[in-house]
Amino acid sequence: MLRYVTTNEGKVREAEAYLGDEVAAFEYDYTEIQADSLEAVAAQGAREAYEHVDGPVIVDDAGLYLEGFDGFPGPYSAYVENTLGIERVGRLARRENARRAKFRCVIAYCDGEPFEASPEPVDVEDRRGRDLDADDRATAATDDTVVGSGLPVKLFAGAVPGRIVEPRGDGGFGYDPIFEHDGTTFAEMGSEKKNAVSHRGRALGKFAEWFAER
Ligand SMILES: O=P(O)(O)OP(=O)(O)OP(=O)(O)OC[C@H]1O[C@@H](n2cnc3c(O)ncnc32)[C@H](O)[C@@H]1O
Repeated sequence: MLRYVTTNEGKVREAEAYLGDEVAAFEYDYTEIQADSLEAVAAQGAREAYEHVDGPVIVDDAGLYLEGFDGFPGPYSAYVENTLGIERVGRLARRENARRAKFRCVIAYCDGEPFEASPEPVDVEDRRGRDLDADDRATAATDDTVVGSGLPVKLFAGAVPGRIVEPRGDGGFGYDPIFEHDGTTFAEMGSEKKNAVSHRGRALGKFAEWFAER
């Protein structure tokens, strides 16, 4: 049985659409290392979760990247949500006219086994998302195996562009009320609509396709 390891119920609600009968949500608070990339955090989390669960796992690390703030808060999004709060982040971005943003999500899969060798080593550093236009390229480069230190991990990334607005909507979770995509905030969409365009939906879609073909 594959386990989707998270403490975040909002993520589980969204992921359910992609997780068939072979996947179950599993609540475990793996250590989030301090790193400048979601890839590094997710890979390390997947290794630890795999050891804890003693079976195949995926973990999901996500963050909000403000283009005008050089990708802040990025991998530190949870810390910033818990300290500043999303309303102040939103006010700061609007006041500084730094509204362009994106969400990124990295899914890391680990089952303790090696994968087919990757054609090129993956650089897991410096994915702060400064250049939204380069995002597809960065995402393509991310969809790979990180061997790094420890157990091999397979990564799947997704990103979605948007802009920061005054909070609207009461669905979703986290930064959703201040993140607008195509005129609608993520908190104004149901899970289904959000999944169709979101960072998590894209990453999980890629994972599900790969997993089904294994
Ligand atoms: O690590 P787990 O246990 O999965 O749960 P978490 O809530 O700590 O998850 P992350 O580290 O991935 O989340 C980083 C921050 O980004 C926020 N976040 C993640 N995905 C989001 C989404 O789809 N919409 C809005 N905010 C999101 C979330 O609320 C956190 O403040």
